[in-house]
Amino acid sequence: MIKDFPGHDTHAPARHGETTGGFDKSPGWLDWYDGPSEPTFRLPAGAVDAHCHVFGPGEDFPFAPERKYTPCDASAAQLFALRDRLGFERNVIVQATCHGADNRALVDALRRSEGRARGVATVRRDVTGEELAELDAAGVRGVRFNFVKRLVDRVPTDSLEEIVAKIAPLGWHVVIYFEAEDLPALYDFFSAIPTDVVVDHMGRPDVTKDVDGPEFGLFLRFMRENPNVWTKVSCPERLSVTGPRALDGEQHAYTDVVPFARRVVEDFPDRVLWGTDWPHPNLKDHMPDDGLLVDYLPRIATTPELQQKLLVDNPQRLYWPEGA
Ligand SMILES: O=C(O)c1cc(C(=O)O)oc(=O)c1
Repeated sequence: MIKDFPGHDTHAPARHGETTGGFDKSPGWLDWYDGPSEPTFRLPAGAVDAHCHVFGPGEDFPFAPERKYTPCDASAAQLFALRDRLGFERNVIVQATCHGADNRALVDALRRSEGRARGVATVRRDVTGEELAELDAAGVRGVRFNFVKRLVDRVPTDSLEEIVAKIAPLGWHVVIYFEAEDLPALYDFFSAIPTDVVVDHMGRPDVTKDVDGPEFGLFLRFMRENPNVWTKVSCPERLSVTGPRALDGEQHAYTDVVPFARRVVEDFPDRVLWGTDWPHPNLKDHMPDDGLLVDYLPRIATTPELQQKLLVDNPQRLYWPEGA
C-alpha cells in the first residue's frame, strides 16, 4: 500500500535551496535556479515537460537510505510553478534515484497535479499487482531501470525481466538510463524488452566525439533496429563540455550538443521527447536558467512541425493516449 503522508502545504513551504527533515545536502550540491527567465521561444499549446523530478520535501518524504546523493528539496508546488512560468501545459515526473523505490513523493505530486502530470516509477521485483494498480490510478505509466553506476547499485537482469512481465499487461513502458560506453554490453538485453522503451538523455553520448562516429552510430542503430525505442533529447546542460552555459541571457547555449540532438530529432521525429530535467540533480559546475534551456529547443527541432511532434504529439501519444 502507498501510504498517504501529510500534505506539505500544511507546513511552511521549503525555501529555495533548503533540505528539510534533518538531511544534509551532498557536499558541493548545486540548488536549482531561482527565478528563471521567461523563454523567448513560445512553446506550442499543450507542450509537455517530459522529464523532471521532485525531491522530498525531506520532511514529508524522506530520502531513501540506499541513495547515492542527498539533494535540496524540490517540491511539487515548485515544479508546477516552473511549468507555468515556462509555458508548459503538463509534466512527466520521473522517480529520482534519491527516493529509491519509495514512490510516495512522486505519487503525491501526481495527485496534486489534477491530471496534468504522469509518472515513471521505480519498483522492485516483489512489487504486487495491488501496488501497481495504485500507481497506475495515480498516473504512473512506466518504470525506470537505471544503469548509471554513480547513481545506483546494479539490479540483476532477471529481476528486471520479472518487473517487465508485471508491468507489460498495464500497457506501461520502460525508461532506461545508461552511459554510452555501456550500450554495447546492454544492447541485446535492451533490444529484447517487449514494451515501449524510452532512453534518457540520448544514452549520454560523449559529445567530444564525432556525431557520425561509431559510438553515437551504435545508439542510432539501436533506435533504427528497434521501432519500440524512443528517446529524450534532453540534458544538454549535462552533456555539454564546451558550452556556453544557459545563463545570463545566452541564446546559443550548449552548441556542442546541438548536432547530436538535432540528428535524433530529424531521424526519428515520432519517437523523441524533451524535458527540462529540473531540478537537475548532480550538476557540478553550473545550474542552468530553465528559461534559457527552453530557448535551446528551436535549435534542435528547427521547424514548427518538428516542435509540435517533440513537445506535444509524441508525449501525448505515450502518456495521455486517451486524448488531451
Ligand atoms: O545524471 C544524473 O545525475 C541524473 C540523476 C537522476 C536521478 O537521480 O534520478 O536522474 C537523471 O535524469 C539524471
